[in-house]
Amino acid sequence: MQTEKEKEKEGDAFVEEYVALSNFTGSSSDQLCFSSGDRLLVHAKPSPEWWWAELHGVRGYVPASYLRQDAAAEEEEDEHTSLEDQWQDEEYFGSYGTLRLHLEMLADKSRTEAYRKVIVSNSASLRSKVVMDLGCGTGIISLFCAQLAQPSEVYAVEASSMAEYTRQLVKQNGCEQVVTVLQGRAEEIELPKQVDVLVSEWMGNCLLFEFMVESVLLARDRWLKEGGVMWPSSAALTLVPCQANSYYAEKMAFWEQPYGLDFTPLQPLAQQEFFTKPKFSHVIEPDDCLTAPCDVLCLDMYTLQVKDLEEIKGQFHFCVEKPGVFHGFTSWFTVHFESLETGGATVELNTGPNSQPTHWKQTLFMLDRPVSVYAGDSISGTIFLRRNPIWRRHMTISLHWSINSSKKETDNCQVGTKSFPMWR
Ligand SMILES: N=C(N)NC/C=C/[C@H]1O[C@@H](n2cnc3c(N)ncnc32)[C@H](O)[C@@H]1O
Repeated sequence: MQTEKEKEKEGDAFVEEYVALSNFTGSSSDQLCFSSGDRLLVHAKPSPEWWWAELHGVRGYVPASYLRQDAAAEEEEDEHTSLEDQWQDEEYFGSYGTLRLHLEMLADKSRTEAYRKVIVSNSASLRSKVVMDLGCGTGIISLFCAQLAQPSEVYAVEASSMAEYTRQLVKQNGCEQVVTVLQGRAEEIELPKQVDVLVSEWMGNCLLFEFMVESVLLARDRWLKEGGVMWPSSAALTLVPCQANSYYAEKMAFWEQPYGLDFTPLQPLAQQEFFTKPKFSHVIEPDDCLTAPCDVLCLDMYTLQVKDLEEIKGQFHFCVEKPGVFHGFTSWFTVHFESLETGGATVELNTGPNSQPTHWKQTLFMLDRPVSVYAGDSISGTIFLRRNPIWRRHMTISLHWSINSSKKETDNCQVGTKSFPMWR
């Protein structure tokens, strides 16, 4: 019977010990399940995301983002990666202390007008209500509330140093009787009272990036009255298989014959450099859509729990309507604001290609190899959004798909899978 050491020496030139940072339940038989704290032997790293590892003599694939180097490195890391760092709050709130991002959000008419429309269409019901504006930034939503309706109080909560300027803007616009600016993290500040309405503009790339939504859920559980209203009330992530001819030409086809020379040996590099992470701020033309889009995730802001954010799964089934090249998937999101009056009109903010453009635009996930598809083909599969167990504002989006050809004679069913870090 070989000892572990002999097996290691004989079987593997390469074995590294890692510690699991959180639980993982595999979604296929070749994946290894493990619990936080388990010590795994990593035998190979076939890809940046999935490693070949062993636990209690059983081997399988494990997600690399769930593992931390062995004890020594772990100790060294723990000194530096406190929970605080894992939220990267210094960098995050630092970036919101400057005007760049606030200007981008305020200049986004579609986004900002949607929030104004919510306040205007609920102005009567907002009378004498108590409102919390979570992550108010320059306070635009709070100023809309004070200017376009008559709430009794608005608590404008802002963690970055922008808060001191927000106070000046509230005063400058004569709203200091109604709007109180509180500087601090929503999870930590104390409000004088519970609120009737919790409004926030928290949506990031692919809806969840930045995971500011966690702060909104914690504030909901702590400050929203029974029967209070969440704005947005619900959120949906939409996906569509698409062509991306110009992006593909620009980043991949380019190497075929630049200046008459053959640069194709650089194409694997190009794939690694340009197609490994999602492309944000992508503008998809309606014609690029190969099928009708499909909502793959629907979040109810009243029932969503923080623990649900660790891994969210969605299914999709697309019917190809016209022949084309399947370069990848494009995603966007839509949020809804229910009316304060029962039966009142819901307001929608849609960041998709058939709506007014927003600063989010859309997000493109490029496949490693484009596939020709034909009318009648179907593309079905699963999307996973897995939160990064270490970097808490980041996630990995994994797509698993199969293409079923409509042509009877070729029963070829092409399957594919790819994971995209956003961004760690
Ligand atoms: N990504 C989109 N759409 N919006 C980002 C909007 C972020 C704004 O909300 C603030 N913020 C984010 N999280 C918190 C929190 N937990 N407590 C207080 N303020 C917070 C940031 O400093 C920005 O000013």
